[in-house]
Amino acid sequence: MSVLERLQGGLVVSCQPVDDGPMDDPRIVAAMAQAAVAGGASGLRIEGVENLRATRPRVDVPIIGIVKSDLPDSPVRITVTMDQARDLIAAGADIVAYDATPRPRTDARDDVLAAILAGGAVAMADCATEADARDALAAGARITGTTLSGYTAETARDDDAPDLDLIAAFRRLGGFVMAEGRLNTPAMAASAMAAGADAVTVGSALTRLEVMTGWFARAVRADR
Ligand SMILES: CC(=O)N[C@H](C=O)[C@@H](O)[C@H](O)[C@H](O)COP(=O)(O)O
Repeated sequence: MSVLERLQGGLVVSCQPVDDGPMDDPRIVAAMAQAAVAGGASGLRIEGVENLRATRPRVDVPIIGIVKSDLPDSPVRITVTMDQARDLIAAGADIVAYDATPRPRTDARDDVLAAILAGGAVAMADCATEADARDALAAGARITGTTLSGYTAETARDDDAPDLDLIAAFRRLGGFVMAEGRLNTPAMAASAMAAGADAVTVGSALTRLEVMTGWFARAVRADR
């Protein structure tokens, strides 16, 4: 079965602990990944080459690899260089996700995509808009993700609702549609599938303990 067939209709768990928090350790990321697979995850999204190296030998499911950078003059963070893409593939990523918005960064967006394809991995375009997805599919990406909707100047929003309309728009474009971003409950994940997603990625609600705890702590305090 191909990587996309293995992800079709399934859940991808993004194992990204809070940066520099107590869970931010490759052994813990690998353990989270194993636990996610034990719970039924069809795939994983892993940030960072060290985390990927720790996780890859422990699981058999497809892994989407990313590297997040903090560039001095750009808000673009997700797999911004060709070298990062090559390192992720060398560490065992089946799929590499990259920032597919047109925002300026060090290496050109399509050069990063070309490095992913040259390395034999599937390219996942982390998009903010329908135009991003259309460009990415034309350039050779096979997965379009709604990952960056709500996180660019053009798409910034006040609420924390998922972008179901963008999922539906991606469905109409074709390609493999990954719903990702603020899908914080099982009901929302199901809504994403109903809107046309091929698979759903969930991160914060499953693997950022500080974030989840904050939701509950605020709810409890608000009730008093
Ligand atoms: C915008 C951005 O940088 N998104 C990142 C991409 O890898 C992660 O911080 C998210 O956790 C991931 O997309 C999953 O989304 P959510 O945590 O909402 O389930």
